[in-house]
This record gives sequence, C-alpha cells and structure tokens, in this order.
Amino acid sequence: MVAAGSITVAVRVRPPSAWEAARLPEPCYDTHIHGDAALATPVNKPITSQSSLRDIVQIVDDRILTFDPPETDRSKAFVERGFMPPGTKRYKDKRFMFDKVFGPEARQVDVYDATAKPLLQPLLDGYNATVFAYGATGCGKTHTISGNENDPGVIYLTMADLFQRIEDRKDEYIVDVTVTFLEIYNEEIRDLLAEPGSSAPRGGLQIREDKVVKVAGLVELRPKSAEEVEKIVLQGNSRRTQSPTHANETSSRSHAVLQVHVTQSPRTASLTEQRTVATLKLTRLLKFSLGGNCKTVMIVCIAPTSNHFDDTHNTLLYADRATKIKTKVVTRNVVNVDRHVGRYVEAINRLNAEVAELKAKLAGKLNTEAEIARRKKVEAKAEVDRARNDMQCKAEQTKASIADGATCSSRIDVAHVRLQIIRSRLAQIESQGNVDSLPSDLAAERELLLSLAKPEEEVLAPSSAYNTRLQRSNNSSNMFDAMLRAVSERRSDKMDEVSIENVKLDGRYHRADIERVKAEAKQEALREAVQAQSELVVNLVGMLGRCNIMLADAGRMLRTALDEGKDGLDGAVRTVSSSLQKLAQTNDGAFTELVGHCVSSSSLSATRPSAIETFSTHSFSFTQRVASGPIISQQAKTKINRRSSSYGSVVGSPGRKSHKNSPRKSARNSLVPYRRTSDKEKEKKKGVQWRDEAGQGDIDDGGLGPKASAPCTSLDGAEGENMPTSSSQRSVSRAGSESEWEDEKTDDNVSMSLPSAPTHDLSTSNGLSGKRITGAKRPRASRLDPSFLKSRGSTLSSLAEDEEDECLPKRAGPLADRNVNMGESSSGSSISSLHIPKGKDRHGSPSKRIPGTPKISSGKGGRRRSSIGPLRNERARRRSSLIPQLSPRASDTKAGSSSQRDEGKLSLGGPRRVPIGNEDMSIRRSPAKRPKRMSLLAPTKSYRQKAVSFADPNSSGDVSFRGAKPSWR
Ligand SMILES: Nc1ncnc2c1ncn2[C@@H]1O[C@H](COP(=O)(O)OP(=O)(O)OP(=O)(O)O)[C@@H](O)[C@H]1O
Repeated sequence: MVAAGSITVAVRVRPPSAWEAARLPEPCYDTHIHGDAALATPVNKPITSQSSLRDIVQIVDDRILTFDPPETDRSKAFVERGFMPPGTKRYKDKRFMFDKVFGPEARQVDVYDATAKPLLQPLLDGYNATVFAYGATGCGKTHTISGNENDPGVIYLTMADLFQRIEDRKDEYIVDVTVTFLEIYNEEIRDLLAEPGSSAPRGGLQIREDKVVKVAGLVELRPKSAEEVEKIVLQGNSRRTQSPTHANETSSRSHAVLQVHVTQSPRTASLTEQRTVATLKLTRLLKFSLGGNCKTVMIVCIAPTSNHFDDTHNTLLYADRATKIKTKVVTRNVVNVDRHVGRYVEAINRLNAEVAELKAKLAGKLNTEAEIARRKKVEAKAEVDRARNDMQCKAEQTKASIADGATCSSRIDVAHVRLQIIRSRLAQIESQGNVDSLPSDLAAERELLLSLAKPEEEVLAPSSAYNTRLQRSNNSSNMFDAMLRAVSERRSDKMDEVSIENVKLDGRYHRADIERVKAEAKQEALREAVQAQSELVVNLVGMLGRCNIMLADAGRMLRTALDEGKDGLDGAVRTVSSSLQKLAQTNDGAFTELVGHCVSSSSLSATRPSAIETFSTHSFSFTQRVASGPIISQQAKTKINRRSSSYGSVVGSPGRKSHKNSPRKSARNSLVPYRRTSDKEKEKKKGVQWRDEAGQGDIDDGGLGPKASAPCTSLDGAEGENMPTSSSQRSVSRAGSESEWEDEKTDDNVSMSLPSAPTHDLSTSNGLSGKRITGAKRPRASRLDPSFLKSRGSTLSSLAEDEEDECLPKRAGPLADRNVNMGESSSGSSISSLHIPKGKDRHGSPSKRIPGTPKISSGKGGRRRSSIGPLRNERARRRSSLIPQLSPRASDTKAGSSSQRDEGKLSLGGPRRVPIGNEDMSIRRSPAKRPKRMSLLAPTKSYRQKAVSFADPNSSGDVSFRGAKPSWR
C-alpha cells in the first residue's frame, strides 16, 4: 500500500510555433516551431516595432517557473503596456512550483523518465496508474502523449518499457495486456479501435459503473509489443475527430483515453488465483484514475508566448490547484478468483503444461550437467594421460643412463675397495725397509701389487670413463627427478583432485622403478665383481697349491737324494732345478695375464737378497673370508686372526687345538670354514684308523714316527721335525703340505668354502684323489722318487719331461698351466695303478721301493696300504680334505672288502672307497656314482661347458682353466 499523497504535476512548456516566433521581439528561444510542428532554427532578427508578442513564461529551475515576468527595460515596458498609474502591477509576475518543469528544449524521453516511468513497477504490482495531459488547444498535449513516428511520445516509451518488464518476469508470472482506445466528443464515447463502418450505438458507447468504470462494447486488443501499441495509437489518433483552431490546425476536438489493462497471475496457480489488475492513461473519464485509488501523473502543457496569455495563466492556476489535491490511500488491486469447477480442467491443463515445460527444462539442465561432467572427465583423463606419457617417455629415455651410472658407481666402489686393500698390503711391504733392498719375493709381490693397483687407479681417476659416465648419469637422474616433480605438481583447471593424486602416484611409481633399475644394475655389477674375484681366487688357490706341492716335493727330493749320496743328488738337483724353472715360467705367464706383469724380470736381480734365504713366513693375514658360508663367530674370528698369518690360510677357519699337532688338519680347516665340534673327536678317531683295517699295516711315516710333524715341508723343504710350531709356521705348513690336497671325506664336513665357485677339475688330478696318501703324520710316497715319477707321471717328473716330451699338448694359458702336476699323469696314473700287481710297477716291472717312499705291501700280513695308489682305502679316502663329497652311499661302503684288498685288487667299489680321478676311468664302478661327489675339485656342469681341455685327449680328467679366463678387471 502506497501512502496517501497528491497528484504528481509536471509542466511542459512547448517551444513557440513559427507564427509565434515571428512575432517575438528577439530570438529568445533556441528553437521555434513551424506550423507543421517541426522545430526550426531561430532567426536572428532585430527588435522591431512590429513585435507583438512576448514571452510570458520564465523557467527558474526544474521545478519553478514564473508566469508573466516583469520587463526590466522600462521603455520597452511602457511600449508594451502603456502608462500605468502608480501602485498598479504592470505584470503578473507570478511564481509557480510543480513537481517538475520542462523547458522548450526537453526531449520526449526526458518527460517519460520523470512522469510515466515511475509508475510502471507499481502498475505491475497491482496499483492503478494514470498519466494524462492537460492544457489549452495547441499547447502540445497530443505531441507529448502520442508523439509521432519520428518522435514517439509517452505511450510508446511506456509500453516498450512495460513489455520489457513483462518479458523479464514471464517465468514467474503470466501477464496479460489488453488495450482499449476511445474518444469522448460532445459527451459521446467513440471507440477508436472499432473498424470504420462498423455499427456503433447511437449516442455513443455507454459507461457502466460498478466497482470499476467500464465502457461497454469497446474493442480490446492484446498487443505483444510496444510497436503494436504504437500502431494502435497512431491508427486511433487518425480516427479522432479533428477541427482546426486558431492555435492548432489539427486540433483534436475530443478527449482521448487509452486504457491499458495489465493482469498478472503467478505461474504456480492454485485453486484460488491471485491476480493483480491495474489500468493506465487518461482524462475526464477516469474518475477513479484521478482522485481515486490511483497513482496519477498530470502533465500540464502550456504555450510560451503572450498569444496564449490567459490560457496559460488559467492552466497554471488549475495545475497549481491540482497539486493541492490529496489522494486517498492507494491500495493494491488484488483479486482472488475462485474458480468454477468447470475451469478446473483448464487449470489442470495449464498446470500439466507447466509441469511438462519445467520437466523439459530440468531434463535439459540435467543433460547439460551430465554433459559438462562427462566433458570434464574426458579432459581430466586427457591431462592425466598426458602427464603419464611425459613421465613414461622420460623414464624410458633416462633409464639406460641411470642404470649405467649405477653400474659405474658399483665398479668405482669395487675399485675403491680393491685399491684400499692393495695399498694396505703395499704399505706393509714397504714398511719392511727400503724397497730396493727388499727380498726378491717381496719385491716381486710389490711389483705385482703396483701393477694390480694401476687399473684400479685408472678407474678412480676423476676423468675416467666410469666417472664421466657416472656424472652423465647423475645429470640424467636429476633431470628425471625435476621432470617428475614438475609433472606431479602440474596444476590444471581440467584436473580434479583424484586425477592430481593419480598423477602423483604415477610419479612415485616411476621414481621407485628407477630406483629398482639402479639397484639391479648395482647388484649385477657387484655380482660380476664377486664372480670375477671368486674365479681369480679359485684359480690362484689352485695355482698356489700346486706350487706348494712342487716346492715340497722338491725339498723332499733333495733331502732324499742328499741322504743317498752324491750319485742321486746330481740327478735330483737337475730335476728339481728344471721343474722349478718350468714352474716359475708358467707362473710368470699366469701373472702376466692377470696383472700384466711377471715377477722374474726385475725382482730377481742379483743385488737383492734371495727369497730362499730370507723367507721365513708371510707377514700378512687375510681378514676377509673369501667364500660365502656360515658366519664365523667372533670367537672363532679371533682365533683365525691370531692364527692366520700364513699365506696359505686363505680361508679363515675356526681354530682348533688339534691343529697344533696336525698341520694338515689346519690346512683342511683353512678351506672348510665351518666345522662342528664333533669333528675334533672324529679327527682323533681317524687318526687311529690310519692303520689298516686289519690293524697290521704300518703307518708309512717315512721313518719319522707318529710324533713326527707332517711331511708338509715349508718352502725350504724342511721336514716335519723342523717345522715351525708357531701359528704362522703352521699355516705355512698347512698351505704347503701336499697332504692338504688330499681328499678327506667325513660325514660332517661337507660344507666347503667355495661351494659355488667354478672349480677346476682337481679331481682329475691324479695326485689329489687317487694318489695322495692321507695322514698328517704319515710320510707319503715322494713324488720326487724318479721311478715313481716316471711310472706315475708325477708332478715334477712330468714337468721335467715336458721339455723332452713334445707330444704333450701345450697349455694355452697361464692358468691352464697351473695344473702343473697334471699332464699325462692324470690320464693314466690312476687307472694303470689299479692293476699294478703286487710288487710291480704299472709296466709290470718289479717295483723298486725307493727309500722314503711308502711301501707297497703285499700279502696279508705285510701288506701296506699304498699311499700312492690311484685308489685309496677307506682311511685314505676319509681324510681327503680338499674334496668335499657327499657321504658314501651304503652300497659304496659295502662294495669294497678286505679280501679284495688282500688280493691286491683294490676296487673302486670297495668299502667307502670313492673313485676320484679320471672321468674315463674304465673301471669306474658306476656312472651314477660320480654325480654324487660334491667335490670342490669336480667342475660344475656349467664350468665344464666353459672349460676347454688342453690336456691329452686321453686324459679326460685334465681339464684346464683356459676357458675360465679370469676377468676380474
Ligand atoms: N514540445 C513540442 N515540441 C515541438 N512541437 C510541439 C511541441 N508541443 C506541441 N508542438 C506542436 O504544436 C502543435 C500543436 O500541438 P498539439 O496538436 O499537440 O496540441 P494539442 O494540445 O493536442 O491541441 P488540441 O487540443 O487542439 O488537439 C503541433 O503542430 C505540435 O507538433
């Protein structure tokens, strides 16, 4: 409800017409009006005496005007009004104030904005509104309300604005607009929208007044736009009754009323519909529109010149009085329409249509939302795929480089470790005095170590290829990390949280994958290094072991020859010399291949002290286990370190007290890192079993007796009684004793220190399995016995004969030559020995026992177990320390019998007798037996495939290491 108020009164002063302008004394207006109502440029004409008109309206501001203002020029005032007695008011000089005053220059839209426009919103809210023009003839009412095509008036501007607002609220309301247009002339009402010629009631249309004033029979039109309304108005105006007046050639002689009915109802209609009804437009007819329940605007039109002096004066007086009119409270026209049952169908249909319309809108909206969600999903997936591809491509690009870097890193680490150990040993050597005066062996070792260090130093050099590749790899790794970071943290409006998380996860996966590749590359590089190192160790151990055998045999041979007298000494010396020379050459070959340097060139200078004279023991110890195996307890380690001063103790072993008395055992233990404590008892037991089973056999101790030290001589050939008792010396004996190469098989010491290393086929060596005589305290058959060597093809003899025997295949490599005691002996020794009749050699000649060699006993009572036979009896076999074997099967233990031995036909199938030696052993008991032997000396299958034999094809057991060339650099 709008509070009570008054009629809004606005005054519009039209410009002077052309006629008026011609009679005005001076160009006091910017524009003037021609007879056709067009504005014309004023003519600057001088004030003349013919000027008969004057301006009677002076606009003070937008709300105040002065009617008939006084003339400031007194002479001119006298001319205009003549003599006026004193006290008489020559001019009206009356000031009026209205709600709005428009001057002649005001545009149509200015008038609309200040008058009709404020009524639109109340109209749509259900309030009545009326805009009407008031004024004398020819003062501009029609121009203001209707206007013309070129300058539409308030009606057009109002309707245009109304339809626009209806359009804006059409989703909420149903708005119905109807228009009627009538004129009132001579108290008769004529329908201006009725077609010409249509019948009209005599005396005009009738006004019926109930709650509202209505004209019966009026044509109602429903325009949909302002343009339609404009056409309606122009057409209606053309049908108005016109008659020229003195002031207006086209003067409308009637009052025209354009009524616009706006009915508005909400779209959510119910059984009771609430409608707002409002009516807009004009003049006398509008009883309820002027002083009733209506918001009214009166536009007062006046002429500016004295030609309409009285009309203007009266109009202003009337308008001034209109401002004093107080309207009653304006209420909103709300009508509750109770529908008739018959209209329910209409309402339902409308509602159904509305529901369908809303459903369609909702479906469209849902479809749109679904489409948007789908599109976002596709875009997010594309973004994720792009990120994944970026990471995948980069990972593929850099994986190889990063893996290569990891390999280089491992190799550099290995070189570090190697170089550290080499330098440590060098420091030990050099701490023993001036390098120029070092004994020849130390000097040779030093030179070897220097050569060994050289490639490692090259690897560690900052400009080395490994370091360069490592640096390159680090760069690639850094770039890869940066790329992962960038992609993982890439922000895109197209990706949701899940997509971002997926990309991050993918980044973490690639990072982990790269780490896996690096770890695998490192592991592989380290594995290769360990493999190369293991092969080297195995090869060197084999080579060194054989050297020791050679040296021990040489010492023994010389001692024996010395005991026999001068005749034998010369031959022995020559043999030993030749063999040692050969040994040194082959070792040099091996060293040259291994480290690129041989030991005999510079270190053996005449100025240096001879190693033979100066050597006492090896001065360094091994602190690392070479082989894998059970972890040695700290206590055991302590013992090892305390004891392991021997060059020969290449493998740490738990110390045992029995080593003091059994250097061979210590040697065995040095290759067996783990033994159970029960071994001790078994060793004792085995010591008893050295006698033959009949208890009649002599233990061939070489005359030294049970208390003699092992015949494992030191390098200077010292015999057991001269063996050092210190731990280091014992170690030397452990390494240097031939007996340590004997095969010892016990049930509980099968674990070996080098179980997986590709071992050379030492089992094929004639001396290690079949010919070695076990028993640390037993003097064994000397291989230096010329006849023995000749007949058995033993080490030194074979080497000595190598020079003469051109038929022997040449060793292709230095490491192959480390089988210095193989050669032809392996091919025939064990086999031929099997059938040696008692007292005869392999060629059937009567065997001649050489002093110092074990007796080959014959007969029951006097038979001695041969310590040099290709096959050993049970005791000998059980003491084979270097050849771990599986426990002999029961069948093996049953196969042999004392009777067989009594007959001198020692069978491979004898009790606990295991054939060790040539693979092509013709009397091999059973092929199925051989794979059972887990001998260190038995090559693994893979190694066999790699190995190439350079031995006599007949000596199938002589498998050299040529094929297993060390590659640890
Ligand atoms: N503001 C104005 N600007 C320009 N021309 C105007 C203006 N007002 C009126 N006129 C011109 O004056 C003349 C008379 O105007 P109009 O016909 O509107 O008068 P009226 O008040 O309607 O007269 P009647 O009552 O006789 O019909 C017309 O030619 C019209 O074009």
